Amino acid sequence: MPDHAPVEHSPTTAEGNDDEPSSALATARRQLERATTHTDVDEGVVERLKHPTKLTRVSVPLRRDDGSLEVFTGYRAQHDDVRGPYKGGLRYHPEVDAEECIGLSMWMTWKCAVMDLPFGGGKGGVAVDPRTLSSGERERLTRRFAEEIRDVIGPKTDVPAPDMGTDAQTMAWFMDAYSMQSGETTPGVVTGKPPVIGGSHGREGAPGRSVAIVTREAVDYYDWDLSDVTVAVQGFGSVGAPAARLLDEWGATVVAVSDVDGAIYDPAGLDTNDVEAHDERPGMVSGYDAPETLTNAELLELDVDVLVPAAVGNVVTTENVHDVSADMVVEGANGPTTFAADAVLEERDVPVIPDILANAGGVTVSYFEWLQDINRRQWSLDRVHEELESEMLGAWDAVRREVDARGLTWRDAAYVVALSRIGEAKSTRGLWP
Ligand SMILES: NC(=O)C1=CN([C@@H]2O[C@H](COP(=O)(O)OP(=O)(O)OC[C@H]3O[C@@H](n4cnc5c(N)ncnc54)[C@H](OP(=O)(O)O)[C@@H]3O)[C@@H](O)[C@H]2O)C=CC1
Ligand SMILES: O=C(O)CCC(=O)C(=O)O
Repeated sequence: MPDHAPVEHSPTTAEGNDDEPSSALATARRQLERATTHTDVDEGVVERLKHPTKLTRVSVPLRRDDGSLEVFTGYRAQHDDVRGPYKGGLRYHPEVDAEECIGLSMWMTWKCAVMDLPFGGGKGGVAVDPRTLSSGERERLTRRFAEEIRDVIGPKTDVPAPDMGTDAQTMAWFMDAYSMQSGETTPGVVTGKPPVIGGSHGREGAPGRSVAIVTREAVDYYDWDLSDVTVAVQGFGSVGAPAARLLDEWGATVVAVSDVDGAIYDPAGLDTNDVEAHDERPGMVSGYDAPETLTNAELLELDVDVLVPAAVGNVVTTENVHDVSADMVVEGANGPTTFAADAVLEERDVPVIPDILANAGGVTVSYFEWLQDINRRQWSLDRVHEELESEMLGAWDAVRREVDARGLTWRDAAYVVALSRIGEAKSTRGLWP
């Protein structure tokens, strides 16, 4: 692996870019425009792919525990379904809005195509801080949201799943609310459910597992040795915790992890199994008794080999990219690197393994779950892990071939793989022009 040379704060083409896009939609559109210069996909198809097929916006009234009524706004963005039903998570977060859901749904379209899954892209959520809701309020909000969007979802049309702020229990309530109106149990309407009601073993840890698999492959690609590699992981939730623990298990040294309140740091390596994730015990990451504590901003600038931003979007920006000292970035979160920051990292030859490949294990095991629900037959955890490993290696190889053959960045290469599959599906179906 390269020596950690001091990071030079030299001007770059990206620096001074006043209109750095901050929304997921703006970033997704710029990434698409850039990647299409490397493909021969029809211009009209590209234009179409800049827009969602449909955006559903609903009001979600909630009776609070104290008897008051509050109305939240919920969304479901459906981007493209040429390859199969819309697929993607539901997010509960105060910053959820239409643009964010559309941008995230675009990334789902590419992610499913990179993985060669028979799905298109969707994403939705409710603009709410889930930490302010009691368990009963979460259940009532979820059931009402499911009813409000039931006309646009279904096992053959659009299949939601967990994302930030939602979990397997949320999916269980969602599935139950949908099934009650359908008059039959419909497990395939969502994925990421608890295994006892048709969920797949291994779905919860799957996005983190794929981050770890892809990190391992990237480390190998650059002829580094995983046992010499230091890693910092921002976010210790559904994606960050399993990624950190697997990399730790496979020999890497995980020196820092964080939650919303801050990071813990041990240059000798943390025992990641001893640190409890949010769903295990909230507050136990930043509250852990570690040699040093850092802010989340300081974690992003640590002199490590691999930085895994696995919390929220837009954390590596033109404001801090020059201080990012990692030799590689593996995107656990969706959209953690802004378009302009990406350009700076490219100029510095810091490989960025993109979200649409790295965290795709979640939707891949969601696909396994959807198959299990259709067949009413559950797979063992070993089978899920084996099949995920094989799907991730297949996608990694497809992207790597584009990197090797054409000298593209990992993100452009992943987009080229996705766009060529989507373009071919559109021309074969004859939907376009
Ligand atoms: N869940 C899934 O299946 C998938 C999720 N993703 C993406 O991964 C990312 C994380 O999602 P997920 O792991 O599900 O989310 P979770 O809610 O499970 O965990 C998020 C983690 O990030 C921390 N966090 C929240 N806000 C901030 C912040 N502003 N700065 C630093 N840390 C923060 C949380 O801290 P605290 O515990 O204190 O709240 C928590 O540790 C999102 O971008 C999501 O879209 C991608 C693929 C699949
Ligand atoms: O499992 C899924 O269907 C989608 C997960 C998701 O939202 C994501 O990969 O960003």
